[in-house]
Amino acid sequence: MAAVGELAAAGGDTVVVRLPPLSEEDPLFQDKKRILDSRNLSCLCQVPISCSTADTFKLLDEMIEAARVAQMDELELYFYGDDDFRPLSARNELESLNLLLKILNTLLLTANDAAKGVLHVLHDEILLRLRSLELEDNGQMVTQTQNQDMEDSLLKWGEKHGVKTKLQIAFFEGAGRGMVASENLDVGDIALEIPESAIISEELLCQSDMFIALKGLDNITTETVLLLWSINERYSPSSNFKIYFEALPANFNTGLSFGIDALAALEGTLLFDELMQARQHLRQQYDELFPMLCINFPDIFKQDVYTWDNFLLACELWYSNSMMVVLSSGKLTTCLIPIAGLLNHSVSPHILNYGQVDKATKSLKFSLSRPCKAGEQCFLSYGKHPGSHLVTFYGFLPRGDNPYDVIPLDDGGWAGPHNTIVLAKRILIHPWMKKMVHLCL
Ligand SMILES: C[S@@+](CC[C@H](N)C(=O)[O-])C[C@H]1O[C@@H](n2cnc3c(N)ncnc32)[C@H](O)[C@@H]1O
Repeated sequence: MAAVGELAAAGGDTVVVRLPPLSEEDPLFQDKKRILDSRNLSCLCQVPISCSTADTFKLLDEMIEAARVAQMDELELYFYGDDDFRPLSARNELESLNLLLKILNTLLLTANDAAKGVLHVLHDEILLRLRSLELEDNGQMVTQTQNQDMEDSLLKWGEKHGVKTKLQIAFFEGAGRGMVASENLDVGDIALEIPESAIISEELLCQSDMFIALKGLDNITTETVLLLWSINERYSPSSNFKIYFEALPANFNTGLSFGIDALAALEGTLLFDELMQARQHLRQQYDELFPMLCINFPDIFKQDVYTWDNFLLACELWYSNSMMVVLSSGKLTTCLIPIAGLLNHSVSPHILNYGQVDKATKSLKFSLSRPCKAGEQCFLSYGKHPGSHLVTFYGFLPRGDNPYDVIPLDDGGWAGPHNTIVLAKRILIHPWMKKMVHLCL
């Protein structure tokens, strides 16, 4: 949602803080409008420049309340109660406070001295609230790193290619590598900046033999070509991204490659069905492409490289490590991003908004939506995923209550962490998955 700020002089003594208006295209438009109306809230708040601090804070509470409603997603709306005046979720709260902060920063750029006073009060209070959010998700750091040489090479490679970072690589119990802040980082600080030229995206493909060979074929999407290209690159000694590929884990251990024992233990659960469907889909896709491509293009697709195991490994790499990014060309595309790919996920992340290459600097910036102290793990949001999706495509369950762990009900609604309806009879849950659903039981 783009931030909209406006410094309007209503008789010269008022500043207007304007949230982006609700979009009528939003499927939740009517519900959000109804909630705003019923609470006497508006996306537009007029703050008298002579307002007392206490009154300014009251208006700020209303702005935050309106921002929470405006930023609400379908699940937050479903579990929303008429007497709810609390943060709806860690993500919603971070989004709401950061949206207001962005609007106030824009207003401050053009404000006159009289207006600056009240704007600073609002701005500083939001920063204070962001700094005091108690959102713990500290993985236990085991060592600085396990494979120092490999990670050092990756960071040096990054430096050579223009990567700027205030993060270091460390190893965490149960999560592999992650990144920790090397200094105290505050809201708005850029923790990591990756030049567009260091991003692996379909734009690299255009000149490749593989792209040219497959261009005329129907039924092969650019994303599939990129996945196939990455299989070759991973094993090619002359790849420009050799160090990146070498630094990847040997196995991703996502649900897609769970062994027989793990699958047997999950039999009867919804997760088992999701895993089996995803694996079958990938196997079918592989069988449609191979051995056909090896026969038709033997110089490009070597049989010993394009095995089912390597194909599955590449799928796991793309599922667990890729990010959607809008490139400077304006194209939204799936990318692998060296070094940024080391950031682990949290339901209360430090980095929320990172999906757009800055056209001026031609770089992708990862700025903080909440502070991260030196030595703390810095988390990213991989998106609003339930546990089953995270296990299937990433191979882990996040710490803390995941608000996206919900189960569909027959009436079209959901049961989840905010709702204590008993659902045990609807799903057979293996003890291993207890964490995902314990709040529903
Ligand atoms: C983008 S990579 C992050 C870097 C990865 N930890 C590594 O060592 O290369 C995503 C993978 O990290 C792990 N991961 C990410 N967030 C996690 C979390 N909160 N808890 C446990 N594992 C996590 C999962 O294995 C996931 O598939």
